Amino acid sequence: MSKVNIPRLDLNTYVNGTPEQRKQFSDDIGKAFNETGFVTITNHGLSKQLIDDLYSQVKELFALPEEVKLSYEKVELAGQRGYTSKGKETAKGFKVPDLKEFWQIGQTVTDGDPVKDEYPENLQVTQLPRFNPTTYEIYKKLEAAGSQVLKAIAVYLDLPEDYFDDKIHNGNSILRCLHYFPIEDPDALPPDAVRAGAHEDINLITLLIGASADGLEVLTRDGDWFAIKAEGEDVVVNVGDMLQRLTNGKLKSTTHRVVNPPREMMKYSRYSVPFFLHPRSEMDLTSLDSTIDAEHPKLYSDITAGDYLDERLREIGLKK
Ligand SMILES: O=C(O)CCC(=O)C(=O)O
Ligand SMILES: [Fe+2]
Repeated sequence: MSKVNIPRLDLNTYVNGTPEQRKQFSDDIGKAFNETGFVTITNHGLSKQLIDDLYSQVKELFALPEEVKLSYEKVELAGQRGYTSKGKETAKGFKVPDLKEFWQIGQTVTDGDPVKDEYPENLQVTQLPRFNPTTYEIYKKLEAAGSQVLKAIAVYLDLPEDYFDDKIHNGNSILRCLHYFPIEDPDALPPDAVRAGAHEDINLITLLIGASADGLEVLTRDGDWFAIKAEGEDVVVNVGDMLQRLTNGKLKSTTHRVVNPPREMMKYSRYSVPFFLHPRSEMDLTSLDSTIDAEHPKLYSDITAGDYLDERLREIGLKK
């Protein structure tokens, strides 16, 4: 098995640490993002109670009758808010859709920022009065943790620590509640149907709350699949394509997937909740000059975050 560097880092050593501890955190996360593109973090500000409440709400949501869930699926929202039913999202380059259904929650703008007009309203789950307040709290806490991670990354890149702050303020981030549904008859599945086909995330960074079951794997540089195990309440953080573009490939948006469990486990659900941290749509993703030189020629065309997101949503079948 190839060696992969997925360190477990304590976010509090960055947020409240000594200058040496903060430097160490920046170095560690930068190095891991440069190699494997994944870390796990502790002390991220989400309590076990809040995470338990989240999962109980998410389970209740997907247990609602099919017709109730479908009433929250709005084609014009391209899956960006509310419900996306089974068979809708297909990983780029795959023919068979992923074995999942999901619910997405977007930004809530409360400070009069005109960017509010760019974002569709979140849908309220009227059947579950705790769903919206709980997921809102999770959204805000993951956004805050993500902004600290990006400060540490800015330092690693020799940028001002607050480089990302205005770019992610009221950003177009998405909290995705995922249900990999039970499969009663695995024989009836198309041979290449998987829970989540190999893909890279679109956004700057992703923060994933420990899933209810195994299955997440990353593709190592040697071409092997390596299982990611998050302990307890650990949050998995990985680089997305936007941060990879900005850094001309210095930080790696690593391919990952969610594999099907062994046959006898196919009848059980798996739940997970990734937070895709996006900037505002006007952010310029042009690679930083400091990341381009004779040894590292420019890899990507210049594009804004908004145009890039649009392009990617079309590729995965969510936007027509
Ligand atoms: O369910 C997981 O563990 C990962 C999901 C994922 O990679 C995604 O939705 O982009
Ligand atoms: Fe992903």
